[in-house]
Amino acid sequence: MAATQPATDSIISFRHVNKVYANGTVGLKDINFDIPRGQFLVVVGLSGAGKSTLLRTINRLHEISSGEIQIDNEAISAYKGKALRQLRCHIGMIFQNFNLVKRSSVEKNVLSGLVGYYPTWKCVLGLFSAHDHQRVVQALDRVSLTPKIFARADELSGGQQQRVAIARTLMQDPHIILADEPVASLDPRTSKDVMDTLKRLNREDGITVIVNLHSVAIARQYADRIIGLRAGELVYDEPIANVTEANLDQIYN
Ligand SMILES: Nc1ncnc2c1ncn2[C@@H]1O[C@H](COP(=O)(O)OP(=O)(O)OP(=O)(O)O)[C@@H](O)[C@H]1O
Repeated sequence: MAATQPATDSIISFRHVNKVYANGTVGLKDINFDIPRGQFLVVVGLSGAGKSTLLRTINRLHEISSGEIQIDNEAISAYKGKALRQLRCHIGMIFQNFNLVKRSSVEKNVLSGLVGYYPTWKCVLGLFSAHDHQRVVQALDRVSLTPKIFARADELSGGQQQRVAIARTLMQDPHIILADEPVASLDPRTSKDVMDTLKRLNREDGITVIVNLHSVAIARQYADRIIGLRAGELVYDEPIANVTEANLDQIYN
């Protein structure tokens, strides 16, 4: 494994991070690494290796047991109230099952990305400004779905629904996008649309993207860097230029 030097412009840093679930299962074991701003990082590993756990510690959906996670050089473990809300506002999250309100329109689903910015009652009553509606159009344009703005979410294909989920995160003005198996339930062609969209946002907007993937082939196609987990441990960390079939095997053996 290549030694990972502390990057000067790290957006995320893990320092001796451990996560033990309440039932004693070890989710993460002494994880140390830095993610430079603007990197497209792919996390691979067998089922149960700790990929979802790792991703969810970054926006504090899971609390760590010990160690420290820093975002923009600030430890996030003690964040509460407003600080935690602000942290989450700028971290978009994409899920395998899209997490859309299926019976709502694409527009309403995308507007819901503003939930962290507005009081809940305003969102429930749908009190969005003309500017917000304009931002929805722009976000849908970024994912090539503008013509679908008034469609019901469940009328769209899986790949299109995932792109709506990405547009929803764009409303958050994210610095980081976490994507947990974003293409696991999609066919190869629509997987490509979704991965291309994430890559474009990474390249054009400088958003740091961290994607959990089962498919090593897709990982190799899109990643700037691949890290591998096995039983909660970081067992592989290479820039894409160093990744070979043979050395990737070490994650799975
Ligand atoms: N809430 C929980 N309580 C107890 N153990 C958990 C919990 N969530 C996950 N685990 C366990 O932690 C370990 C890591 O799980 P995690 O979901 O992070 O793995 P993963 O690599 O994302 O797997 P998959 O690819 O199947 O999603 C597994 O042993 C899992 O069973």
